[in-house]
Amino acid sequence: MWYFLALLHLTLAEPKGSGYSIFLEHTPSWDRRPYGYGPAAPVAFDPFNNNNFLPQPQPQPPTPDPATLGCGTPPAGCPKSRYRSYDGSCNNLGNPILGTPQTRYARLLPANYADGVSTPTASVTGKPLPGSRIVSLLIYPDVQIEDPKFTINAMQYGQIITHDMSMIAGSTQAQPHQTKCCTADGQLLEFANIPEHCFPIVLPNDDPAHSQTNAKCMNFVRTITDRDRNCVGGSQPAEQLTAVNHYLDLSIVYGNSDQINQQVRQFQGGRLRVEVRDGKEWLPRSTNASGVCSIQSPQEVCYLAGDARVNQNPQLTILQIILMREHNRIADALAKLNPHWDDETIFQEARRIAIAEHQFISYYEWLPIFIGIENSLKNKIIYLSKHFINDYRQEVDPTVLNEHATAAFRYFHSLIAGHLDLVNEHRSSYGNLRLSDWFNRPAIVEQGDNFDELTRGLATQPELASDPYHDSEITQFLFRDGQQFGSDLKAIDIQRNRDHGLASYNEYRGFCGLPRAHSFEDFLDVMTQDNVKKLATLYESPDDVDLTVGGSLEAHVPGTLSGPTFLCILTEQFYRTRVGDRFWFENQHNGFTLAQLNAIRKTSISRLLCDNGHHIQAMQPRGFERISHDNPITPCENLPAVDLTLWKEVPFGVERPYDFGSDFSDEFFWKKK
Ligand code: HEM
Repeated sequence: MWYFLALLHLTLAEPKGSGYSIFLEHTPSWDRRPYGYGPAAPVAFDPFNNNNFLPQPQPQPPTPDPATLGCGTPPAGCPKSRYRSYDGSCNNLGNPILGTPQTRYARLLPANYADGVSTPTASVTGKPLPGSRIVSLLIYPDVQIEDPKFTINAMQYGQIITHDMSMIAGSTQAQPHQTKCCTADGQLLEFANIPEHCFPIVLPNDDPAHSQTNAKCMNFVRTITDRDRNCVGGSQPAEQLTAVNHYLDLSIVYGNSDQINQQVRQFQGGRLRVEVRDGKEWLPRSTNASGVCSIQSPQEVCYLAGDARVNQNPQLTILQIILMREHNRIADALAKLNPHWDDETIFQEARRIAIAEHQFISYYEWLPIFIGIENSLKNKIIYLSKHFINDYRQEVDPTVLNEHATAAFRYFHSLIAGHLDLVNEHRSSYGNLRLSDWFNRPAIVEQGDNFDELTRGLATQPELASDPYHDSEITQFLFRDGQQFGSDLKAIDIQRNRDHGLASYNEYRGFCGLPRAHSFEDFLDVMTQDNVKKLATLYESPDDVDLTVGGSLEAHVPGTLSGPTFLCILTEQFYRTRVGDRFWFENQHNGFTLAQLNAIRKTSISRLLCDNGHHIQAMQPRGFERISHDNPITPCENLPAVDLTLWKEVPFGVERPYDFGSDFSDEFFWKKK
């Protein structure tokens, strides 16, 4: 608890002066191959060769070792199945617990805790780092610069990808935390009364928002680690746990466990559960509405989905509903095509198609915008191919990187727009919703024609540019729940970076191929003079700069939305997420025929919105991009669609897309004795 004591006494380290003058033009040597999985790639194997799969290494029953496995629960056995488990277990047959909920994040560089074990990072001088809120106020002001090319749909799908892959353990990331680290009127608690895991954000006296209410303290609760769960002991540095499975598998729709899956399923016709109101299908209601939503009356709707964060903001809820409806749309079509299929078969086949569509949209439509087409191709994250791509490698660890989830991917919080446009079919906007009025209040999406209008808004309204500027809806009013002010997402991101003890920005520069800085001036190779000046004012040493802060100030690598250091981390993550997934949709052994796979490759975010809105008539072909003469509004029926008739089961001997031989058998890859 030393860090809290220190906080009480000297949290807001005084900004110090700086002196530098040169801006160096330098092209960083960022474009190294991904790290951390053996010999440097490009790998010497042919992803189009199906023999990559065979023979499969003989899986052995795992020998659970808490010290290396983290805290998840190893499965009792791995049944031979062509379908994924909900919790991600048995995806990796060499280590079946890999990628399951309640396991650790991975790390590219060792942790940098102040005490070497678990206390939040401090300055190399031993003093506290500058207060997170002070850094947020100075570096991330609200300057509204719209992205010239991309829509808030791109931002919003990014949050879908995030929620699919990770969630820090011990928090819902939506509702205010149950643990209170401040008094009700925003003051710091007496040391003796501070609950365990508290690491409150101390507010400066001249805080432009919170000084108005005399608040001095913002709630912040530390992430649960393997040490908290007693999975490790001694002086092993703490590693944070994630509450969801690590794979990109639509667990936000289907749940991360058998138990949640049962709650979201209809168990009829292969469908997910819905509630019908006004002739439309909505997600089912949560049975704990007052616990998970900020509802103002017991009648106000609050949804249940595979992910606990479903109600967090209206546009996120819209995409969750769209994805649920897409599953049901596919299930209905499969049921019609194959009337002899039972509920389970329809459900799992529809799920497999929906996941494939999601992986395709994420990797082939979304990722090239964020990490660049060339970069994605060069690093074998996407392929220009009409074939199967058999690049699964059991030795690649799909675990989500702490650096990715806690710093690099959060950079895109800067894209969030504080007001959501309501857009009609002619693409004129006649109003908008203020984000902070609707955090955790999803009922707004059912009002009037809001569902379609918000959906069109997703694909029409520009996102904010990826830059250091952040909308005050998330830096002054986050989760304000009817109060005058709320929390600050950027201050939280910085505090979380320290809570997780991430190594410094300078360390990752070295790791990712930029020269290590010896002075603040050395950051000028990728930052503006103004930003370097701010850093030098805030931090004692260039070795103190938090990864989440330094990375967010870098000039972008051309063709991408991030600077070189974050790009290196994001590239590494998305390589692992793909190549470490045995059920990746392009793998031949995933069970699609080539015709089916190429049908999946016709899907698009725009078609998804068209097919699952209420009366949406038209969308531009590239729905993450703004409407333009090059990307014109097009009738929905003219947008390519997945031909589901290819899933009609045909008699053996003609073509054999389905071989249920092992699916429902008692065969196991291995089973606990
Ligand atoms: C309106 C939109 C969004 C809101 C309100 C929001 C809010 C939040 C909040 C409250 C957290 C938890 C912070 C903490 O306690 O540490 C979080 C975490 C995170 N956010 Fe966002 N976010 C939004 C959009 C996005 C987008 C667009 C991305 C990326 C493309 C993103 C990436 C992340 C990541 C990677 C995490 C950490 C996930 C983990 O727990 O492992 N978020 N966000």
